[in-house]
Amino acid sequence: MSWIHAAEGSTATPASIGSCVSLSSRVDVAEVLEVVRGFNEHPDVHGILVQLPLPKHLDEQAILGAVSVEKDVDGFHPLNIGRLAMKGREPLFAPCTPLGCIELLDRCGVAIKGKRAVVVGRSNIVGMPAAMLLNKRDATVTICHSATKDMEAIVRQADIVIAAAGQPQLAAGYRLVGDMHFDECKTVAGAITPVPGSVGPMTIAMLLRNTADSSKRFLSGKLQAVVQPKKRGPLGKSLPRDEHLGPWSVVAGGSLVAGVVLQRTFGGRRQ
Ligand SMILES: Nc1nc(=O)c2c([nH]1)NC[C@@H]1CN(c3ccc(C(=O)N[C@@H](CCC(=O)O)C(=O)O)cc3)C=[N+]21
Repeated sequence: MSWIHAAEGSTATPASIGSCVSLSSRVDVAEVLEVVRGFNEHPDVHGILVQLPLPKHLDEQAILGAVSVEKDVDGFHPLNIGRLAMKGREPLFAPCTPLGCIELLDRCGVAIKGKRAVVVGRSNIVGMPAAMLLNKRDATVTICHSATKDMEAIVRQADIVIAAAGQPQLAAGYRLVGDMHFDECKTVAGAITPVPGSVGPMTIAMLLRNTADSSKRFLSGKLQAVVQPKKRGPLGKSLPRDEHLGPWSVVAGGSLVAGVVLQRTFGGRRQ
């Protein structure tokens, strides 16, 4: 069972909260964009997640950028990431795994403000947004990666470490980092999360929270529908089409609480 099926199963009424669309790994980008567009425009859909990684031939940037900002429950749309990075701006959604890490810190009573936080890894889905979230919470953040020199010394100074290297060996040999060295880490850490049973399930919980928040926003009417003009105005005519923000409009309203998951399967058929 993949994690996304766990996410589906963790809802009280799975049928009403989410549906999973599996596409063949051989689909072309146009077909994926068409499916995304359908969900963008569907008034009963309030959350869309494109499961990563995508097959290599698909343009991840184009596909993630095509998800409606207002339904981007993964927080991967460049506008949401951009707002996460900027002072005085708030994204509509932040990525779920970093949110789960912050939630764990909060619920365990670990203060973040003013603390030295080290994030190991700078992936778009965990490391980078985790660093941005910690920064928003007023931690002093250092990002370590494959070219970092003397990572051990940096990690030793940290009050909070988020290990998201992707490659376990990057953290090998260091104390405090990496779920791989749980037994070693727990002797020096004040608190540490185990695998399985912590960040993973919290990722799913945050996905559901983002989706619920999105629904509330849609159903309360707080969201301003971003309507794309059907005809291109004077400015539109002078710009290439790609310069328009968000290729598809969002239709606000609807009554169902719904999230949608796009998933790739190898050799699978569109359902
Ligand atoms: N657009 C997108 N967003 C994601 O958030 C995303 C994704 N794509 N692609 C795949 C990764 C992976 N991921 C997991 C989430 C929860 C568990 C989880 O709950 N794991 C359990 C069980 C682990 C086990 O099976 O032993 C645990 O950690 O306790 C795992 C993996 C989300 N991802």
